[in-house]
Formats: sequence, structure tokens, C-alpha cells
Amino acid sequence: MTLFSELGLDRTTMKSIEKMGFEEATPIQAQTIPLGLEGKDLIGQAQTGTGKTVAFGIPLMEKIDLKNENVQGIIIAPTRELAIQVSEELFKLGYGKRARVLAVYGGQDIDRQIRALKKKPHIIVGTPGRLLDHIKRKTLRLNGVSTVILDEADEMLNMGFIEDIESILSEVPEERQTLLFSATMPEPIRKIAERFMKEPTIVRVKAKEMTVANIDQYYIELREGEKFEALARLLDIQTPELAIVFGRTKRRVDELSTALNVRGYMAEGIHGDLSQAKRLSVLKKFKEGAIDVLVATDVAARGLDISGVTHVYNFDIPQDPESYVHRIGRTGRAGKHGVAITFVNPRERGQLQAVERTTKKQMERMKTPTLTEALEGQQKAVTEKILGSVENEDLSLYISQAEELLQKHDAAELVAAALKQLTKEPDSTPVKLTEEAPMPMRRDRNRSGSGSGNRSRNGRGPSSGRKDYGNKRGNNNRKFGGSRGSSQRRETMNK
Ligand SMILES: Nc1ncnc2c1ncn2[C@@H]1O[C@H](COP(=O)(O)OP(=O)(O)OP(=O)(O)O)[C@@H](O)[C@H]1O
Ligand SMILES: [Mg+2]
Repeated sequence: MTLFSELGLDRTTMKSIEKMGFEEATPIQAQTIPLGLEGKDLIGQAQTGTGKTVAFGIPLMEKIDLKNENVQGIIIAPTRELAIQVSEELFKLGYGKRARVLAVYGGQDIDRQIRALKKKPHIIVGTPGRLLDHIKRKTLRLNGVSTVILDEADEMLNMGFIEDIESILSEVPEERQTLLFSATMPEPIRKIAERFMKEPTIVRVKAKEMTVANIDQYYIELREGEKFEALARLLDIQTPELAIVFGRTKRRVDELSTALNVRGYMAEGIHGDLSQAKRLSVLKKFKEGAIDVLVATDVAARGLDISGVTHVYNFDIPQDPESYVHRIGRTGRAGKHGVAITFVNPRERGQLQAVERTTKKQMERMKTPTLTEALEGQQKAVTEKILGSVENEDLSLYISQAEELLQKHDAAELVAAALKQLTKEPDSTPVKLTEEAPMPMRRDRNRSGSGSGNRSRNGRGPSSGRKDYGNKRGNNNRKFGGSRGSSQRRETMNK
């Protein structure tokens, strides 16, 4: 066990850490912070939700010289939401020191960002496209940068951002420290390391499994047409505090969130075709609990840290094992407990096995719940609410009415009627969902994303390195530039 106070950090950094409420460093933090402080290039791999942001944030923050008005650190992240979140965490880390942190990302007014850049931020967190845009406009100069961080580098590789990163890094002095962090490190990441890093030290937090132990992982085998009813029943039984439902395509996400609303769930969708303002407002509502089901494409799979996410449902099995690891990692963070359930149609058994081989963890088989179980689940939830009210609430204004009712009616019947009124009974209102093609299993499958608006970045097609679930890992068939085959199914998440 390592305490932050044992790491020899600056007083100002300690002040921030105390304000954030942290005392003990997580294993990835304990192992990488000392190396990071020595100025070493680092590759850090540790499970989802184990504090990688602080692991790279502390060495970065310690190096910032407040008297220097240059941008001294940049963090490149694959999605806009993640760039914002990382900038917020760094802002907290820089609180004691008063370091200036700015997020720049596509979809936000560029003039506003230009004005903010003029205020001399020390640290910039951005998505590749927008960073490049500012470099081209000469509104961002990187010649004073001494630390570069690539968060979720493997995803940026998947999304075909490698040339953008290359262009950005060509603006940064050679004499720099480069840190790269992710929960997954597929083989091609080595190329990034070779290209952009100097003899990096690789730190892998040893864990038996790639996914965190405190996420209970289940799968349900079912046909496409059975998925929605199964999801609704699971939501009724498990009554998540907050849940994320991952769908394969934007159309899927739109249809699913509409269908969930029709059935009375508070759900909204998030994907790359929505305006940035809409994406942020949906996420905000979800964080605040104004909606309790977030339906998402993989745009929400990486890095997002939302407390209260107790359940992740893979309505469609993810297209690669890494994506599974990140998706389910939206729950079970910072030591909390989580539940992940993956729907698998009979033709996707191979993918299920590929996921299990990668995570080194078997999912437990679960049966589709019955309608009766769904009803019981809802009744239980209402019963708990009522008992909570009995214990904790002032009921004096209701007692005389209750006594009056009890004189005229049977007690059990009264309670049953109250339960019925409060219980959300399973609903069979018809909903419309377009069937998705099963996940492609082999390399020669070359579908165009079910017509739901999926496109590869810059129209780059799957010229090479199509992902192959049957493949052994480590068989490097994913290339840069052409990006991997499945990228045509991946959406463009930011500019
Ligand atoms: N030492 C610590 N003690 C307690 N909580 C911590 C500590 N370090 C970080 N956290 C909290 O843990 C949560 C997860 O951290 P973070 O988002 O950095 O995880 P991550 O490893 O980057 O996960 P992912 O792989 O999903 O990106 C955050 O809410 C963060 O504030
Ligand atoms: Mg992270």
C-alpha cells in the first residue's frame, strides 16, 4: 500500500489530492508516478476505473512551471466527452498549484476556444482533429511542450487517428516525455510506442483477468427478436441506479431509446451524429439521474467515469474483445460493484469465446427472465421504497386517512392495492427495432454497417487488417492508416 504522502509530491499537489479525497494511491498510480516524475517515457496498462488519469496527471502537474506562459503539456484523447472529463480531473489536480487547463474539441465554437487559448493555458486536453485545427490556424503552439500524454492510445489507433497524432507530435520538441495509458494494449500499440516514444518503460498492473473482479459478468443467449423484451425485464428486475445499454449502430441506439421510452423507462441515446450540445446535455442528464438509462454506441465506451453506473448491458455484442473490456468498465469503478450482461445470438458464440479468451474470465450464463420475475422485481423495488418510507419519513399527515381505510377494508387488500398502484407492471406495448445483422465473424465479411450511418473516418475504408475474431491475439493484422476493418462500422466520434 502506498500513500500519496509517501511519493514526495509538491505541497500544492498534495493539497489538491487531499481536496479530491484520495489518500492511498492505486497500484497503477504507485507504480507509474515515481517513474513519471523521473521523466521516463511510460506505457501504463491497468484495469478500467483504477485511476490512470491521476497516474499520468500527477507527473504532468508536478512539471508545470507557472511562470512559463507556454503550453507545457498536451493530452490527446479519442472522444470529446473524454477530453472534457480528463480536463476536469486535471483541473482538480491543478487546484493547489493554480495551473490553467483547457479542453479543445470538435463541435464547440472555435472562436471561443481561440479566446481561451489566448489566456495562456499550461495544459491542453484535446481530440486529435481539433488540436490539429488549432495548430494549422496557429492559435496553438506546441514548441514549449515537454509532456505528451496519449490517453486510450489503442482507440485512437482504431479510429484512424494515427496520422493526426503524428502531425501533432511533429510540432512538439523531440526533447519531451511521452506517456501512454489504456486498459487494453493490443499488439499494434507497439508501433505507436516505437514511433513516438523513447525506450518506454512498460508498467502493467498484474491482474489475473483483464476485467475488474468486482464486475459480475453474465451472458444471455437469445434470438435477435427476443432482445428487447429481455432488456426490459432485466431493467425491471435489477432496477439499476444508472445503466448504460450499448448498441452496435446509431440507428440501433435511436430505436432502442425510443422503444425504452415507449415502455416507460427514462432513457436517452448518445452517438456521434448528435450535435455536441446534445451529446453533452444527454450526458449531463444521465450524471444527474434525470435519465437512468443511457443508450450508447461505443462513443461512450472509453474512459467515461460516471459514478452510479451499476449496470452495463451489451444489447449487441461488441465488435472486439477490447471494446468489451472498456464498455463493461463503465461500471465497477474505483472499487465499486457492478453488473455486466451481454446478449449473444446463437451465431455470435465465437465472439463470446473470443472475448472470454482475451479477458481470461468466463461469463456466467443467465436465462432470459420471465414476465413473472419482472413483475416480482418491480414489486420488490416498490416494497423496498415503502419500507424505506416507513423507517425514514414523517407519515403523520397520512395516518388518519390510513386508519379510516383500515376500518373499512381488509389490511392485506389495502396494501396489495397500494402496491399495484405503485408498481410498474410489465408492459407489452409494441416497439419497433430493426434487426441488426449478426456480428461478422470472419475477415472476408465486408458489410457496410447496416445502413445506419456508420462510416470510417475520412472515408478510409478497411483496406487492410480487418479484425478477425477467430484470430489468435498477437497476430498483428491491424495496420495504421488503413485502420482496422471494423472501423467501417465504427462511427466518427469527433473531428
Ligand atoms: N487513489 C485514488 N483513490 C480513490 N479514488 C481514486 C483514486 N484515483 C482515482 N480515483 C477515482 O477513480 C475513478 C476512476 O479513475 P479514472 O477515470 O482515472 O480510471 P481509468 O483507470 O482511467 O479508467 P478507464 O480505463 O475506464 O479510463 C475516478 O472517479 C477517480 O477520481
Ligand atoms: Mg481513463
